[in-house]
Amino acid sequence: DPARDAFRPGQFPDGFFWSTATASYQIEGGWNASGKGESIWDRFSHTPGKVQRGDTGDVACDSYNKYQEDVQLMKNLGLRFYRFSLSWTRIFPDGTVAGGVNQDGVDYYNNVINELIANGITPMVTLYHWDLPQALQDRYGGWVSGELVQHFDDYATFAFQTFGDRVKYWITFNEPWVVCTAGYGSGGHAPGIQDSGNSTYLCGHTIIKSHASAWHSYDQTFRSVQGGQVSITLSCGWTEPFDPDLPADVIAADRDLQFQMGWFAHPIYTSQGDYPPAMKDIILQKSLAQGFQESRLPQFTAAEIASISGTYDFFGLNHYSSGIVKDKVSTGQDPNFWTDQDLESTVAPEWPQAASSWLYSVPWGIRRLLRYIKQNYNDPEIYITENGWSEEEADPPILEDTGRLCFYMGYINEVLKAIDLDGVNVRAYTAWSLMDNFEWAEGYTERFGLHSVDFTDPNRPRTPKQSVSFYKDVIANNGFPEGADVTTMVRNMW
Ligand SMILES: O=S(=O)(O)CCCN1CCN(CCO[C@@H]2O[C@H](CO)[C@@H](O)[C@H](O)[C@H]2O)CC1
Repeated sequence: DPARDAFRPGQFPDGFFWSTATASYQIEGGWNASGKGESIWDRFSHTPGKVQRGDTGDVACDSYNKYQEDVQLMKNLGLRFYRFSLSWTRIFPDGTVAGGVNQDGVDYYNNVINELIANGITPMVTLYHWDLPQALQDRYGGWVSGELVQHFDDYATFAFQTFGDRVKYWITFNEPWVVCTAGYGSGGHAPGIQDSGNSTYLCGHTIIKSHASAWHSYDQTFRSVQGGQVSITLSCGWTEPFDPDLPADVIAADRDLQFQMGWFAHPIYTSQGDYPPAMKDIILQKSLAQGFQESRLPQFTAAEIASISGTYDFFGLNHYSSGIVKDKVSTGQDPNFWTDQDLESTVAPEWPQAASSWLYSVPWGIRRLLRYIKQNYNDPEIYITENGWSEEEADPPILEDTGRLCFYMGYINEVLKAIDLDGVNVRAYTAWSLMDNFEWAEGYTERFGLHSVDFTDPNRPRTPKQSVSFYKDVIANNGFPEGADVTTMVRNMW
């Protein structure tokens, strides 16, 4: 639909936040520096065969030592907002308050926050971006245990207390979907548990309760004094039905969104609360058919449902790609998160694919997803907390990253349409990522950065790619004003 995809000149609302994002394990290094405890990603990346080429985050971008340089990169971009995460074990080495706090870790994050603020950049802090203390995995089995709720709340409360005078935007968890399905399902992410369909759901159950507990702690103890906001960041790809005239496919497409996003959004962002009905129904049906006495999806009590509903101040969204879904009944006898969904996913042949196998450029998907969130989750303020593109590692590195430039041009323009044409309340856009970093099980073989990082050089030099000047223009113009040369650029490219 050419009209749908047409480039639309225009500016974003005043005060719109332009941002970039990173995460502790992916950029910091200093994996065992000055008292930091071991995380499950330290353990996982040190385990042979888990990460491509045996890459680790031991040094990564060395932001533990080079955070001032990072801030200068943001300043050169004209950024006023930056999202990063705290390493739980750099603050509490064994994950518990009783185990003692590591003052060096507290000092490091105070330095980062102060450096940002001194340069006019507002920090957004993620408490959990996948690097669980290994001690909590060893002692309790990690997120499958409800014991972690209190430990997470203690950690969050300490962070609010220590940094909350300067940090006003908090994310409790980054992408619980990935934590549960990859960490405790496929085993493709730390801690590498392969128990799809059981531990996957137990993990989500604990994370939702932990999020709510931390939100209530902030709401009761800190909000009146600090005046900040606390929420969660959910990942979701947009989904189209394979045959839009086939009800079963249309229902399957929504079921896909429930298993991706509704799993966490329905309990937190709807007044009804609890897991989405479509998820509860099908997992119960599958569980009984497999001989279980009850559903493999844990149940919240009525009190928990009420306590979890409404635990948000905004909607944090990570969006990258889209998919096409067909209804497909699975009769698998083994508990499995994927066969629980009775669907199969595919993509359109014309969609450009990034270096990351799961990532395709489908700009109009973000507009439809934003509209869906507005309609289904109480029209929240939406902070896009990640959106980005990857190219493969190369020698010499790819600096003319036209793929990224096209991706950002298309997606940012669709966000503008969602705001201007669909009335979606989007407050921020965040490019993932400020610089190339440790891309989890793919190590450094996939590059998401606006800046290239040379991981063979001990100084980890950062070099701007072509898309830096593009993103800098978008920020300076607060969008795409009519006649800006970026419009010409796009017309030529598109
Ligand atoms: O097949 S397994 O189950 O064994 C592992 C599947 C893992 N994928 C990894 C990429 N992730 C995209 C969102 O991941 C996000 O986007 C960025 C780019 O990936 C990451 O760098 C960020 O840290 C993360 O927030 C979706 C899940």
